[in-house]
Amino acid sequence: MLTELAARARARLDPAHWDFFAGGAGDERTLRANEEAFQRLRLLPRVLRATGPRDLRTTLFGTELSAPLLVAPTAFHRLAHPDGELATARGAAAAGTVLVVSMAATTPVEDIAAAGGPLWFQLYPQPDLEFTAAVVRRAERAGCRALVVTVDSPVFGRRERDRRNGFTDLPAGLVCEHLRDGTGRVRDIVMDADLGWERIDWLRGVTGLPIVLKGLLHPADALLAVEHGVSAVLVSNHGGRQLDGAVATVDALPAVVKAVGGQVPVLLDGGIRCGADILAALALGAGAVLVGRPVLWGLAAAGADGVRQVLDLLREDLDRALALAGARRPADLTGDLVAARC
Ligand SMILES: Cc1cc2nc3c(=O)[nH]c(=O)nc-3n(C[C@H](O)[C@H](O)[C@H](O)COP(=O)(O)O)c2cc1C
Ligand SMILES: CCCCCCC(=O)C(=O)O
Repeated sequence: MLTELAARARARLDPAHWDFFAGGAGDERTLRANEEAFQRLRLLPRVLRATGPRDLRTTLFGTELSAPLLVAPTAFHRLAHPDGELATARGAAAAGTVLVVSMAATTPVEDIAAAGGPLWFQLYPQPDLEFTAAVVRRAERAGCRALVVTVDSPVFGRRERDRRNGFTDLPAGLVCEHLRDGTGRVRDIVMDADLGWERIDWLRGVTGLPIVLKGLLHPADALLAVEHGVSAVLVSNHGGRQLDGAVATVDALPAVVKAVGGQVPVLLDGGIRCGADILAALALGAGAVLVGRPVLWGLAAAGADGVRQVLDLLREDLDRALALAGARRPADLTGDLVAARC
């Protein structure tokens, strides 16, 4: 079903835009590794113990989600569908989950908020602190419930497909709406190589929103993140779009979970394509997962309905996988259910 939606998306999209969404950095080793790592896992289900109704609901920062599944921040939704991020927000709301709005969204967060579903906001901290603080205040005023700070992008990953296609700019009429300054001018986004831990401390002073640090893979960084007072860490390699050769996220997860030791939730994204992938991530200690590309395929194929279809499908597939593994709730999932890697 997801494969079919991806094919429909591909048929609808300009090939250069398909490549932007589907592609990764370098030789795309990490892009492939994310999915392959899940495919290598084998589950060891329990039987005769998960009687009674199942319940996938999960609460994060006071927001109840229909399942431990959120929409990862991705750029430029109006390249995928004319309704862009509005459609994504409607689909996510209908599926009962959070959309993480990208700093590189092509729709203003105030308009996205009108869809009514819960939102978090993803930030690329900019060297201009005043501008960064203004973007954070915008997200707060629009009702975003958490700030996801992306820290895996001191420089932009080398995207060979985009270079080949000459894809450097958005088409006329589309801009990154959160890069407008007070005068209406749209700034260039800066991937800031000077971003350090002191900026996370500074951000904690700027906002009372929970901060989720996105783009960690090393357990030592996860521990530092906790020491710097973040509210959650998101194990991510940016869907294989930054450091090609970086470890697959599900392979990095257990050491991060161990280092964090339950002090804050550990989230994961990268390569989630079915319920068994979500189940494995939860069993290995993730509190919830985020999906990027599958949502883009739903959006490109069928707008808000397509986004909802993808999220419903993943939730239903997780529900089935839970039953088959002998669990009723995400909290029942434990590491012993992941038997081996082949
Ligand atoms: C087309 C595209 C655009 C993305 N844009 C952003 C972004 O603006 N900010 C960000 O933090 N991550 C961005 N990401 C990374 C995603 O948030 C997420 O880490 C990744 O897509 C997860 O992998 P998956 O696509 O295999 O689910 C983007 C990913 C894709 C595929
Ligand atoms: C010029 C805007 C750059 C947006 C970056 C989006 C992103 O994170 C990605 O992976 O692509």
